[in-house]
Amino acid sequence: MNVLDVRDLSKYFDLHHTGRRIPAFARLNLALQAGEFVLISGPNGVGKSTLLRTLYRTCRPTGGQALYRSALGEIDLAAAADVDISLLRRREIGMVSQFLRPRPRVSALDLVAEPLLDEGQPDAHDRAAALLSDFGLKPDLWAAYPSTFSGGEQQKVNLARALIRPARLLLLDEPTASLDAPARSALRARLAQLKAGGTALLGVFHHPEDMAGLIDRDLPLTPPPA
Ligand SMILES: Nc1ncnc2c1ncn2[C@@H]1O[C@H](COP(=O)(O)OP(=O)(O)OP(=O)(O)O)[C@@H](O)[C@H]1O
Repeated sequence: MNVLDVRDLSKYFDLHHTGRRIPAFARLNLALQAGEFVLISGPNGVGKSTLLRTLYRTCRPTGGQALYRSALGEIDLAAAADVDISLLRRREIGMVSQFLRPRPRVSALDLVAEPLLDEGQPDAHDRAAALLSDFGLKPDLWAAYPSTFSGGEQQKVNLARALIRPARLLLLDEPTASLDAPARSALRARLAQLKAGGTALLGVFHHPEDMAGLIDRDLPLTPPPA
């Protein structure tokens, strides 16, 4: 059964100050099954990030449907109420971007453990420590505040936080940017584990060869008509 059925999904940005319409993608179709890993590819500016943001609903689509089969039933991500989207983000749909949003006076370990603490899981900190160790963040930094970390260190915290809980649908926007080789292979191992557990994955990768053997299909985007 498909986790996601995208039908004729389009996104145009209306620039009100110039009266221009910028196309991101148009009439896109995609079916994604549980445990499937689809790579979104294409040149710069073709709408890859916008597609992920539209599915995560940081962006509203201009038209079409994105039918997501949640544990609670089918919901159109293109039209769902914000409150339902928030619930899905907490429980089922994950998004990994290139940037961490550090919070003042929250340590790296607490930031990573938080999604499990919210669920009342008693081993949250142990699991957070294990994941930070897998991604190669030095233990000296676990109690420190990530706002002072390097780009690669912040990204390790970002990945650990986003991947600590299994999602049914995981959206990945260039998650390997700024990661060293050991962290890239730790990411690959974690994604393999999630895929084997049935997570559907859709992502954009700077170096898709890092994910060789895991990616099932390629979805090449082409520029839509202006
Ligand atoms: N908030 C916005 N307002 C107006 N135009 C936008 C906005 N966000 C993206 N765009 C435009 O939409 C198009 C697609 O952008 P997007 O970032 O999705 O491309 P991409 O394929 O991810 O590019 P890259 O490979 O460079 O990361 C671009 O022409 C971009 O300028």
